[in-house]
Amino acid sequence: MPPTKDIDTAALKAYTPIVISGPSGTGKSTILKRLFEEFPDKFGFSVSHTTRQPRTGEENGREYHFVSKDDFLALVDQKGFIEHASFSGNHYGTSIKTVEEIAEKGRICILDIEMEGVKQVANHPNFPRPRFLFLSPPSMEILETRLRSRATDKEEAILKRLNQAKAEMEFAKSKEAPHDKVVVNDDLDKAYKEVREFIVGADA
Ligand SMILES: Nc1ncnc2c1ncn2[C@@H]1O[C@H](COP(=O)(O)OP(=O)(O)OP(=O)(O)O)[C@@H](O)[C@H]1O
Repeated sequence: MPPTKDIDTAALKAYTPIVISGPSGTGKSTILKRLFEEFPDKFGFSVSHTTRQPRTGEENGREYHFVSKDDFLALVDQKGFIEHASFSGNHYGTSIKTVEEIAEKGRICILDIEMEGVKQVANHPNFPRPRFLFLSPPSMEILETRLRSRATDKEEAILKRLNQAKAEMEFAKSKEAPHDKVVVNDDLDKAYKEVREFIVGADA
């Protein structure tokens, strides 16, 4: 097995990555879109690796790095991922190289990942600790309303997301949670202001 290259800790400490998590439908994409529009040169969004097939309109390197199962597993062996998991028969992961390259360009890498990935990043043996932000819905009822009004999912998928949301919320309240900041997305402008302040500071 080829040796894993040293992690560029200097760049990652100068441009500390931000891990944003929270139940599906909480508003992560909405808030990040606004942040990237306000600061077009400051951030890089971490593009994950996946073994799933590209969907129509998806481009390799933009939505995902599309790789074969063998290549994915080889990268796992080389300890090339900060976090990885399987969902419905496909592998997904964030490679160390992807995150490093963003920091080396002088940008703050934003990782939008789910609970199991957050745990892996927080417990990674040699990856420098990122900053962790949890975006919470005001309540489970409001989350359900948002998921339904987004109208992108079928009933079964909505119920699955709500179940997963419960687990995410319980984890966020537990002692094990690594979050440095919890923002409740009740009023979008208020939540954006808090997220912005956590990420770029009050003076930006
Ligand atoms: N503060 C808010 N008040 C009302 N609606 C909101 C608020 N924030 C986001 N929404 C709406 O909630 C829905 C879900 O938001 P979004 O798609 O950004 O969630 P997400 O956390 O990125 O979900 P996923 O993880 O599934 O991508 C969207 O329709 C969005 O417009």
